[in-house]
Amino acid sequence: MSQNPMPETAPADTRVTPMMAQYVEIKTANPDSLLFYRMGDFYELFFEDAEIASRALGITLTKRGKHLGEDIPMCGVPVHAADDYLQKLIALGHRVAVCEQMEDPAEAKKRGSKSVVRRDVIRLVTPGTLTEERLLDSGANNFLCGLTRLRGGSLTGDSVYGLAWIDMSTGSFQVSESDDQRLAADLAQISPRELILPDNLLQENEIRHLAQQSGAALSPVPRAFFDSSTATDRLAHYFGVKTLDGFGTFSRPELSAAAGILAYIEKTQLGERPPLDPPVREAGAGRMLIDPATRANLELTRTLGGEKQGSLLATIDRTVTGGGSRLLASRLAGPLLNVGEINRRHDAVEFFLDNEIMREGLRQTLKGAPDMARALSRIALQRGGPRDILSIALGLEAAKRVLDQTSASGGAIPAEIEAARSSLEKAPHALGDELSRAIKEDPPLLKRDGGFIASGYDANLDELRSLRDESRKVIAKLQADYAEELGLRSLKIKHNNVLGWFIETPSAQAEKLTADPGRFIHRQTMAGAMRFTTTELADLESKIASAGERSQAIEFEIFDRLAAAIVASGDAIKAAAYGLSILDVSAALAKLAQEDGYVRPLVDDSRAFEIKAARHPVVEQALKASGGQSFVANDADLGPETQGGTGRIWLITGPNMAGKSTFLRQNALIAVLAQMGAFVPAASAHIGVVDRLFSRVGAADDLARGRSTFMVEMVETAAILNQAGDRSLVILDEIGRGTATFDGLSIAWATIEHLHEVNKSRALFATHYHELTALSQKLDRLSNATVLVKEWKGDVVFLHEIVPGAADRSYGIQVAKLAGLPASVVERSKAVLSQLEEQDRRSPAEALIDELPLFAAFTQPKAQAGATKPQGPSAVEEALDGIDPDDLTPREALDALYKLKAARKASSAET
Ligand SMILES: Nc1ncnc2c1ncn2[C@@H]1O[C@H](COP(=O)(O)OP(=O)(O)OP(=O)(O)O)[C@@H](O)[C@H]1O
Repeated sequence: MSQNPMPETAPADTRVTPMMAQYVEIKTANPDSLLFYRMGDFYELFFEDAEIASRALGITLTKRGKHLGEDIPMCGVPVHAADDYLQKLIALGHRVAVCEQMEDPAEAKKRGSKSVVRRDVIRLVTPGTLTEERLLDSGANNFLCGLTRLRGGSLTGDSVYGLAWIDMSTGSFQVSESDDQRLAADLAQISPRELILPDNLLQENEIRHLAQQSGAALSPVPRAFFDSSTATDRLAHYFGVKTLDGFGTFSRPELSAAAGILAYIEKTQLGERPPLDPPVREAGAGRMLIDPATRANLELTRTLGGEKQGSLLATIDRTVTGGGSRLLASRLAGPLLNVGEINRRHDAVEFFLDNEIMREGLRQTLKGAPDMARALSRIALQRGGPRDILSIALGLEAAKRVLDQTSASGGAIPAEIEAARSSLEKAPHALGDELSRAIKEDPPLLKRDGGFIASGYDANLDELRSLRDESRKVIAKLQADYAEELGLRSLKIKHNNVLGWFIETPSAQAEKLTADPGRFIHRQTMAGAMRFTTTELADLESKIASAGERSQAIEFEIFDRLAAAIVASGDAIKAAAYGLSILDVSAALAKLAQEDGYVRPLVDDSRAFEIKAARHPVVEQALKASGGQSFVANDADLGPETQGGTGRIWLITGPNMAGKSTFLRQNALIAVLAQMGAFVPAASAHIGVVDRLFSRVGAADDLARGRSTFMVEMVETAAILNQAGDRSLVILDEIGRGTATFDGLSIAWATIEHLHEVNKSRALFATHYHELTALSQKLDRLSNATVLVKEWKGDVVFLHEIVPGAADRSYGIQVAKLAGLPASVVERSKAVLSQLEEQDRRSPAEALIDELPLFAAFTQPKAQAGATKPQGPSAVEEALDGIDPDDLTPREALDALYKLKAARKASSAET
């Protein structure tokens, strides 16, 4: 780092240098961040930070002097490339404190040769508080999420969670409540980049696991951040309002989470307040509940391998803007339950399907439209540059064009599109016109580079610029005059940052100038050249310099004025940006429907699930891309045979590789697509709203939590059997395969019975236990289905067609043969199989069906409960209701416990 033009020099002794003292002080105040300590053209990192960063970034670790007698490890990144390094560190989950020089080193020198340049941390960069274009993924939201928990008032200890999440790059701000059961699903839906939570909460095993599972960088903060007693005031203060009533009503956990996240933002932005929308209550209950395991299994936004490519999102994404892509992802993450809202979205897609010319024109315009929401956020945070202003200008221009393009000729415009258009109409178009006039076409990235205001916008600026251009001409003329006068054709007038303007002539010909020192003042002698100035040249120079300074001041002034005007119209700009995103998503889903043959599903409040000729969107596209065989469409009907009844279960048996998993998944994906407001890959679809989607497909062990594959499978199955209801859709693939055959079969058997008798959900169950097909004789809503295969010369041919009935064999050995198992192993397997089959023929497992009283387990407890349940609350319940734990002293609490025990004894004696 020898290029460093810093006044400080490396210390040679064991004293703490003033610079190191300053470093240590700043680092101590920011212990959990890597400190980027500005030194001239570099950000330097010292001590452990240097070791971490050099490893993470692959940059050389060096030493800089000594601290308390020890070498100081150091590494540095050049300021101009700092963004790239920041991006890497943030991606690895680090936080960075950026510490700048707050004065010119020359100023510090004036205070004495030992004095240190004043420095201060101007920003904490954390994964969830990024706003820079280069550090963000344009198609994904970057959520910072706050999580807090308030204990419920009851003795049962039920707790309520508050969630608040903000995308600082766009200003969106949502809050919701959650509970133990849905917390994991809610976090998975938000998919935060950074999660802040009280440090004591993070110490709890279950919460820590959930937090880690969310994939977010974890930022524990003191409990006080989430203090619920002052939360309302802190929110009101942030938004500069007296009361939050205008924003709606919020619960205590929601307020606490919102206040916690704002406290964190104020801390990391060091007082700058990003422009946030007022918090919106996201009714968690209004979304389809999809737990993290289901989300991962169905590969909604990422594949199991963590890739975007190959996920449902990547397959259906035809949006052309960053905002549209983010909106599509968030709709996919939270499918709706409200039939009216779902239909509103379908109407918009249908409209663009019917109006292809309009749609394509619109998409063309949107393609060129910049990301207004993110540019606005940067401008409001004082991190914006001329290009951000241009983005707003171009975005507003696009909004105007879109308005023209979507004005319907004739037919009515659906409500969703009308609302988007109305936000475009209300956009500050006059401001947009002014911005377009003000900013040059291809402005520099940074304001400090200047030269971004278009000519013709400001008369004073134009005048100063022409003076500057004029001066250049005058200098050229002066050079020609001197050259002519002195007869030196090689004489040049040049400029550099140290000398400013100067006359340069080869040393060999400098005599003519040195001979007249009163006129040609010597400035510098170089190898082979000499430099001079004259009063004339110096005058001209100061004129040029002051014109430059003045024009820069005017440009900055204009920039600040325009930026302030943009911020003042921030809400309208944000609304317009959102309007463009809605149009982009609707048009993109219409384009998808047209290209891939998707249809509008009928979604209502029934319990129907009738899909005709359905395809798996991702597998279908992959098959198409590979140019191989085409996808075989299949029907599914899980609806009740009578309206108002409960859903059916399909038990699907069939050979390996036949397409069972694909069929299961495609039906789940179609439910998600339909309820997020998209069309679906089928010939027709009728779906009664699915409130919870559960899928147990495939398995992965969770070694970090000490759970084997089978344990994970059972935990997930338990969650389904405990939570699924009659509006849920359940997909179970090969339950029980991870253990001994009979254990597995028994678990699968009992699981189906429970689903049928207790959960009453619509369900698809794929299995290799053919014995289970016998259950259809006893369970009236269970039907058997199988996947057709043909046998040809001892091999299997997969037809991928689902038909009623049961499979008789798994063809596992044939599939193993296809996979290249050694011939000897294949032959031996066949021999073992025929032995086993012979045994089974003598004592088939199907016989169980006649021997087991199937429903006993489910019907009995219910009947008993009905018989013994007293009318009204029991004595124990009444005693419980009378207790407020917050009011009790420990002594009173103990007394209360004795009373409860006594009441319980009395009631059991009665019965
Ligand atoms: N309907 C279909 N049309 C065309 N190809 C299909 C269809 N369904 C599945 N396939 C192809 O067959 C392959 C195997 O499908 P899938 O994994 O669903 O089989 P499976 O019956 O679940 O197998 P296993 O019992 O071994 O888990 C898929 O990768 C896909 O390429």
